[in-house]
Formats: sequence, C-alpha cells, structure tokens
Amino acid sequence: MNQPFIVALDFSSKQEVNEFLRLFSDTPLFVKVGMELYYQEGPAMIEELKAQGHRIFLDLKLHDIPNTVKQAMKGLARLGVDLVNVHAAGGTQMMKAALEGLEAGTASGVRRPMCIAVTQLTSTSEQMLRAELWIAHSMEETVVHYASLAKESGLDGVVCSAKEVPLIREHLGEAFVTVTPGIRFANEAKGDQVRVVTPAEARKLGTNFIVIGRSITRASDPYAAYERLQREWNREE
Ligand SMILES: O=C(O)c1cc(=O)[nH]c(=O)n1[C@@H]1O[C@H](COP(=O)(O)O)[C@@H](O)[C@H]1O
Repeated sequence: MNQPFIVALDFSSKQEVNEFLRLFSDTPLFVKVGMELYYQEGPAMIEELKAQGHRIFLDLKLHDIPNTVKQAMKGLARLGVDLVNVHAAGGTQMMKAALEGLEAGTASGVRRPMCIAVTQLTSTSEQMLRAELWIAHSMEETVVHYASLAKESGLDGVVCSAKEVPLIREHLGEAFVTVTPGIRFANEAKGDQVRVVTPAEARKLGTNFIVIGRSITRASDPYAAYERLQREWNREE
C-alpha cells in the first residue's frame, strides 16, 4: 500500500461515484467507501469498485458488542476490501473480536483486510472531549491511550489527526499504521473538522495515509485538486 492518498467517496449514489471517477480516466485510486455510500449502494458498490481496480478502505466504524462486531466483520472480510475500521472506544475485547471475524471471513491463502481503530474523531475538539464527553485527559493522552489499546488488541493501526502522528510513532513505533483525515488545503474552510492540517504538514508529521474528501470531491475541478494534492505532498521544503 504505497499510495498515500485515500479519496473519500462521500456520495450517495453509484451514479455520482462513476461521474467522479470518470474525471480520473478510471485511473485506479485508493478510495474510501463510508456510511453515506455503503448504506445506499451496499456490497454491489464494493464489487464494482474492485472490478475497476481501486483499492478500498471500507469505513463503517464498527462499535458494538464483541459478538456482533465479530459476525459483521466476517461478512465484510468476504467483500475482499483492503482496509476496515472500528471505534477503539468499543474496547479491547471488541477489537480482538473484530480481528477474529476478519480472519474467519477471509478465504484461505488470502491476506485479511488491515484493521484500524478510530482514536478520537477529527471533528472532536479538546474542549468537547472534556466538557461534553467527560474524558478527563488531554486529546493527546487520549489518542495515545486508545491507540495503545488498539495495538494491544492486535490491530494494524489507527485513525487520528496527523497532529498526533509523532506521538503515536514515539509510543507505538514506526510499523503501526496511521491513517489521518482532517486534511484541508491552506485557507480552505474547515467545515465540521477540528483537528485539521494541510497535505504538506501531514507529510512532515510522518503520516502513512491521508484521507481526503470534500477538498477533492467538491472542488470545481476535482482532477486539478488531486494534482494539487500530489504537488503539495511531493514538494521538497
Ligand atoms: O474514519 C474516517 O475515515 C474518519 C475518521 C475521523 O476521525 N474523521 C474523518 O473525517 N473520517 C472520515 O474522513 C473523511 C473526511 O472527509 P473530508 O472532511 O471531506 O475531507 C470523511 O469521509 C469522514 O467520515
């Protein structure tokens, strides 16, 4: 997985997805299918994207009792996607069950999908963490703690803000994968995101993968926006 950009296909129909991908002349991308698209188009969308050669992050953020997550993951593994996720807040038993389900659902001789855990959503602020969610630790401490639980459970990595990547590296090592949404070009509106960085900052902070949605999908010229992303990522400082 050496492609560092994951494009969030946050559309509500297959038709919109195909119109968007056509702008890329059907070049294989690393795409993310989240709740908005999957709940409308279901497994057939995954089949279609796979047939077009795209790598797929199926982002359904599972968070339930261990047995339910295990059985759900068994089904998701059969779709043959590359990456899936859970909420670390579900705890270690749930995360271990997720892996068991993935292993049970993966055909023999095939590598199971990578599984990562959301530490704290990039839309959560330090203030919200304490005042609303009643988590009496800083954002950084909370993210590192949740990431440690994910690692202890055998997961491959985490979703966090790129701001937290250096700490994750320090505490959990270089091999633990970091997938970081909350990416905006300089001077772009944050919208509902809070812990935001630019593509160049994300690279400097050492993330493995960035997830980018609206900055590309809602741009007036999505292909030009993707080229800008590649330029900014590759620019030597
Ligand atoms: O798991 C995710 O992908 C995710 C976790 C998180 O903490 N924050 C976050 O924004 N995401 C997803 O990343 C994408 C970000 O989209 P944009 O804000 O449009 O770039 C959305 O599809 C979110 O569902």
